[in-house]
Amino acid sequence: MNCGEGIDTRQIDELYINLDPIQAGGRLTTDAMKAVLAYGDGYSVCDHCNKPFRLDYISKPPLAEFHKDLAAFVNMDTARLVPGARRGFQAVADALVKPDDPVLLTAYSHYTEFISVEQARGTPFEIPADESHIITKDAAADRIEEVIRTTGKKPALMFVEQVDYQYGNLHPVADIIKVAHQYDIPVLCNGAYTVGIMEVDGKALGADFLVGSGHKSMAAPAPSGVLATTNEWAETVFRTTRVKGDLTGRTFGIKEVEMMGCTLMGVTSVGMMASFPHVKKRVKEFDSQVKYVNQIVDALLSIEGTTVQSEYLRKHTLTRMNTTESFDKIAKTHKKRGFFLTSALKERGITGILAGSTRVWKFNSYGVTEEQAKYVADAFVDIAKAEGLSCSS
Ligand SMILES: Cc1ncc(COP(=O)(O)O)c(C=O)c1O
Repeated sequence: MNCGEGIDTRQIDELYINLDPIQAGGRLTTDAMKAVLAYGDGYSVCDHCNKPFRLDYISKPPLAEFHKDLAAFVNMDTARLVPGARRGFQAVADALVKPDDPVLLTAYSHYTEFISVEQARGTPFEIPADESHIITKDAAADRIEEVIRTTGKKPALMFVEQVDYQYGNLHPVADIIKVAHQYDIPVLCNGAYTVGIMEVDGKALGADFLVGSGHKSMAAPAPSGVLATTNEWAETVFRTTRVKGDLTGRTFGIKEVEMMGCTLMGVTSVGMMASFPHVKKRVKEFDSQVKYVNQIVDALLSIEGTTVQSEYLRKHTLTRMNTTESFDKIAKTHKKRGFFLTSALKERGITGILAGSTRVWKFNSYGVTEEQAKYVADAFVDIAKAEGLSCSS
C-alpha cells in the first residue's frame, strides 16, 4: 500500500537536532509512519484475528512471528506486546504481589513501577544508590536483609532499572539479580532506556521479567512496550481465564488475564513491527552513539565550572550535566536570564533541553550522526565563549 509515501519524520529532525532526554529512542522511522497511516483504523489488526482469538496468534500482519522475534531479540523465552512499559510492570506486580508483600525497588525506580506496587497493595522498599549514583549488589543485599528482618517476609518481587532515567547510568543488573536469586526473589529488569537502544540479553542478565518501552526506545507509536519472561514465569504472568459467568456459564478461554485479553491493536503494534528491522540493526551501532555522547560531554567539560553528574565516561546517551558554576553564572545577569542557553541552542538548530535550564539538566544525544555530534559539541563551546566563559578546548 502506498499510504504515507513521501512523509518522512526525519525531515523534522533535519530542521532541528533534538536532544530531548526522553524522546530520543522513540521517534518513528519512516516505515513506522507508513504503517501508522495504513493501519490507522482501530480494528485494522483485529480484523485478521482468527482462531485462536488472541493478538499474539494473528498471522497477517505477522504478529505471531513478531512476538517470537521480540522474545529472541531480548533473549527471553516468550514476550507480549503491552501498552507501555508501565503495563508490563502492572501485569507482573499484579501476578506476583499480594497485599502487604514487601517489594524492592531502587532509588531510581520510575513512578510507574511504584504505582504498580501500590495497585497490587504491596509495600515498596527502595535500594539506595551509592555516591556515584549506582545501585550496587551490596546495597541490594543489605536492603533485602533489612526488609526480611523488619517485615518478617521475603520480598515478593524486585524491580531494577538497567539504565535509570535520572542519571542515565548503567547499573550492574546481572550482579544485583544474582543476589536477589540467592534469596529466591524474582526480578523485573526495567529496560525502558535500553531495549531497542542497545543490545539486551535477558538471559545473560538473569532477568525473570524484562520490560521495554516502544515509544521511549523502540521507534514505536505510544503507548507501546514489551514484556518478556522465562518459561518458568510465563504461566504465572500470562495465565489464561478460568472463571465462568455465574448466569451464562461463559468462559473466555485463552484470553490472558494480566493482558486484559489482548493488548496492542492497530497502529501501535504494526508501528512497532515496522520499526523492528531498523531497531534490530541500530542496537548493534550503539558504540558509535556512546562515542558521540562522550564527545559532547567532553566539550561541555571543557567549559570552566561545568561538571557531569552521570557516570563518566558515559555508557549511555542520556546524560545529566551540572552547569551551575558556568552557564548559570551567565544567566544571573543575561537579559534572557535562564533562557539564554536554550535560546542560543535553538538559534543553532538544537532543541529538546528543558527551556530555562542552566543549572542541572539532562540531554539525550541518541540518534545523532557523527557530524551532528561534532556540531552540538562545538555549539556548546561556542555559546560559552560568546558569553565570556573560559574553555580549555
Ligand atoms: C525508567 C522508566 N521506566 C518506565 C517508564 C514508563 O514507560 P512507558 O511510558 O512506556 O509506560 C519511564 C517513562 O518515562 C521511565 O523513564
